[in-house]
Amino acid sequence: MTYTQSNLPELPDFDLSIEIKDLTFSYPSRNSFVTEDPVNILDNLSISLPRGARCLLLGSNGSGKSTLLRILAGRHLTKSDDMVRVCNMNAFRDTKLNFFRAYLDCDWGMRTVAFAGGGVPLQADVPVHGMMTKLQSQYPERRDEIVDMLGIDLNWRMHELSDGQRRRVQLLLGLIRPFEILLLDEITTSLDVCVRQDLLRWLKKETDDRGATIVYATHIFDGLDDWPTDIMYLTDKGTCGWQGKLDELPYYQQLKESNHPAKMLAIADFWLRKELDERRAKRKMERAAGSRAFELDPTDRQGGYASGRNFDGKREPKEAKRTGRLSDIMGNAGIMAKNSD
Ligand SMILES: Nc1ncnc2c1ncn2[C@@H]1O[C@H](COP(=O)(O)OP(=O)(O)OP(=O)(O)O)[C@@H](O)[C@H]1O
Repeated sequence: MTYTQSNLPELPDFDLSIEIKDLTFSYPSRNSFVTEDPVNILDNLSISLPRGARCLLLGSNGSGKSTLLRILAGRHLTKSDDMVRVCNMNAFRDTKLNFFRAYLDCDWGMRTVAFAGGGVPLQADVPVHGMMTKLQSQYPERRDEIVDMLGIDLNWRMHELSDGQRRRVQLLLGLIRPFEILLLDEITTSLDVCVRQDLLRWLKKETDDRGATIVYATHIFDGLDDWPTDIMYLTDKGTCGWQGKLDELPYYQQLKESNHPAKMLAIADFWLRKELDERRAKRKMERAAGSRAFELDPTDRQGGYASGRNFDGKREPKEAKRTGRLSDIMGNAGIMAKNSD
């Protein structure tokens, strides 16, 4: 069946735009081969977000924000089915959700090109008005509104654009269809200040006027103090550090009372610095306890300078196991095989 604007699939009733129950997620490639135990990126995560919320997703590098957004966008299958629901539909299996869900990340228009590398911008000589033409013709007024808001020239040709202009085109194409839920993964990085502010204002209007829901993962908090209604904080262990209405966060109230000039930055700094200090203290303790990972000794050929020439072979096989980098392990592969249990 071909869907047009007038016969879009029906949206089920829902109060919660996002509902996640006890979600634990790990990447298959991070399991058994590289490490013995699966590395859980998200750990027992339960969160919910009401319809019409503007939610900032905070967390340190590698805490799993993009992973969570990709799961919500239906890009990753989770082990236990139906624990991730978006607009009361299964985030992975319900394909009609794609008519109501928009997901924008920094990978758009990037390709891996042999001999050139990954993340190479698409170099097609195509004008903006010639891209996704059906969608553009379905929502002409909305298209013109976004073109105006983002300062786009429809005659721009993709192979001639700067990073910021390319990002604007991505936003145009991603926002044309009126969404119920919008998932943004750090997409404002290359936008100039005016365009970024206009975009944030326009997104606020989308939630206020149409009741759409937005989740926005970012590390840039300029101009965001009065933007979110909700906050979601992912810890570096993949658990939920805090989630709820921004007004219910006691630290936010304190900052508001003291008229702090950068409240969101202060909140993020408070949470993430605590994690950073804990990680540093843990590393220090490990070093003090003499963890082998920090003290490879090149003289006994454990450091990978030669393939085990001074290896006496008398030590216990367990001791013979390498703890260094992959190159250390590979360099001594023969000796290891001989002495392995
Ligand atoms: N395709 C993948 N395969 C294996 N591991 C992955 C994959 N993608 C991400 N990871 C790992 O998952 C963890 C979380 O990554 P993710 O990109 O979700 O973090 P993030 O919070 O978005 O980080 P950042 O703030 O740096 O963008 C990281 O340790 C990363 O190495």
